[in-house]
Amino acid sequence: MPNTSYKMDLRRLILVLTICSALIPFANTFYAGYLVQRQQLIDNTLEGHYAYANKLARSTDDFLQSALQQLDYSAKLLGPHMGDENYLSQEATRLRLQTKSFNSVTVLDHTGYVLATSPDTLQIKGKTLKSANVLEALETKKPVISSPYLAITGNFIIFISQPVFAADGKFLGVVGGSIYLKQESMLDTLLGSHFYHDGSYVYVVDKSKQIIYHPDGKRVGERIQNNAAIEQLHEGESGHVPLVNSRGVEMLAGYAIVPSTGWGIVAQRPRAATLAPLNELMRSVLYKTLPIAIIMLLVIWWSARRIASPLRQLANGAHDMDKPETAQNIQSVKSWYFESHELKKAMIKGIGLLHRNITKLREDVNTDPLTGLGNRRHLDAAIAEFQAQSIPFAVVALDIDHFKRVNDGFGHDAGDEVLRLLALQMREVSRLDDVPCRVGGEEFLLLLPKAPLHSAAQVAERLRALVESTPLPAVGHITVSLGVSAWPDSDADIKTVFQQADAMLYTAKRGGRNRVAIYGHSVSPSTQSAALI
Ligand SMILES: Nc1nc2c(ncn2[C@@H]2O[C@H](COP(=O)(O)OP(=O)(O)OP(=O)(O)O)[C@@H](O)[C@H]2O)c(=O)[nH]1
Repeated sequence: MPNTSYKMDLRRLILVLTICSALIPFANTFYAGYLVQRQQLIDNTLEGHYAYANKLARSTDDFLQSALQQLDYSAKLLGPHMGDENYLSQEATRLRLQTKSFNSVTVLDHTGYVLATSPDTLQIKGKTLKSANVLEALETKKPVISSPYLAITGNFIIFISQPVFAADGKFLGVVGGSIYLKQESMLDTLLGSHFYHDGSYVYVVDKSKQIIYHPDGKRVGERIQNNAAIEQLHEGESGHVPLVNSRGVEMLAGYAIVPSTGWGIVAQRPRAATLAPLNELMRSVLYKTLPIAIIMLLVIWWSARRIASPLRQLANGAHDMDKPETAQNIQSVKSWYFESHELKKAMIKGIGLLHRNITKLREDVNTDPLTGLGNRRHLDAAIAEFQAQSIPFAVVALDIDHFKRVNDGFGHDAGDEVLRLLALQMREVSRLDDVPCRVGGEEFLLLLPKAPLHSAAQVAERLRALVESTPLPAVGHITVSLGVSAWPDSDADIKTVFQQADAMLYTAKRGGRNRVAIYGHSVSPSTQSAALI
């Protein structure tokens, strides 16, 4: 099992890296593209609306100049006929219908008395007009374009007038055309025809910030406050600005001044309407690029997994280095690129070394270093295994006779050599399954699995005879005494069986040494063990 103390394993790391490497750049590019395009769209709209407001300001100015010229032409015609009511009425009608610049035309004498109107329905003929704007025209005796005002007719109007003079230069009155601000007028033709259906519109304010034209007729006459574009117009500036209008709607506005009147023309469009196509475009880009992004994501994820796969398998192997099957598992890892191949090679080498060391350590722990036979730990393990598997076994306990003399007479090293040779002889007489052990200084035990007592006695005798008959270099002949018992033949208790073997060894020693004593058989001190079997 992988180590769970780490918060992130390779799979999660791959997932996170895949998302980071594929999605973040994609999202970043997408978002950056969106921002750039949005800014571009806003800038273009502002510029466009500014240019548009400018154009309309010029057109409006042209219209007003042309209206003044039309009135001037009429004024010149009217001069000699101011007393001819019929003529005045016909000229007023001609002016209104032919030019289509005005909603109504009025001819006044020098006191403001209405001499003629067109249309006749105005019903102000014969009345004297006293509004400030009319008085201004009469007093200045000059061409006038009035501020918007509520006329006697009940209409909210702009009055454009020219003075009428007699041939001798005497001021006779004025001829004026009215533009009705709350009804369809020339301004609609001029400004309203450019009304966009995408939310763009144009409105016009006079110098006092009062609306004189608006596509929503109800707003004409309203005074505008807290509007960045209007404030700038009031300062005499033209330009463009993003603003929030009086209804709380974000707008992109361009504005320009009509030079002859100081009116301000504002062309604007809701910011949301401007950006709507971009949002739609980005959505469409997203839908179109998303499949490729997903494919990219999967390819990166798949590649990352392929790259990580050998590493993950090697990491799992590293975790179970001590298990015997690990070497084979690591061998089967498909290390398809250089680094993983090198890692795999190093791990296989390391595991080989580790297993050899472990085996060596296990052997060392269970082996007597002098003779290479099993030690007491090895003996205990073998007994436990026999007992667990209910394998009967015989015990041969043996001890070199008068070994002290060997040591004393030939030195300790010679004694060691005797011990090593005896170990070899023990191996010689035993089978592969037998367990020869050195359990003390010169005390040895030989376990014979599945061997009945009499077979063990034969092996013991063979060993005794082999030792006795084999002269050792420098030392000469030595002999051994042996005691034999068997489990569970001799006793059901294993500990007792070993004590019996020891007791038999003691009996053999007491009986004169160089003999085998078998548990349950009497031995005479003078009799050779061979005779006992
Ligand atoms: N060279 C050597 N001698 C050892 C080793 N372990 C024990 N001995 C010696 O073995 C001898 C055992 O002597 P004793 O127990 O008196 O018995 P013995 O001389 O063999 O006489 P019996 O057993 O009565 O026949 C001692 O001299 C120990 O020093 C060892 O590892 N190497």
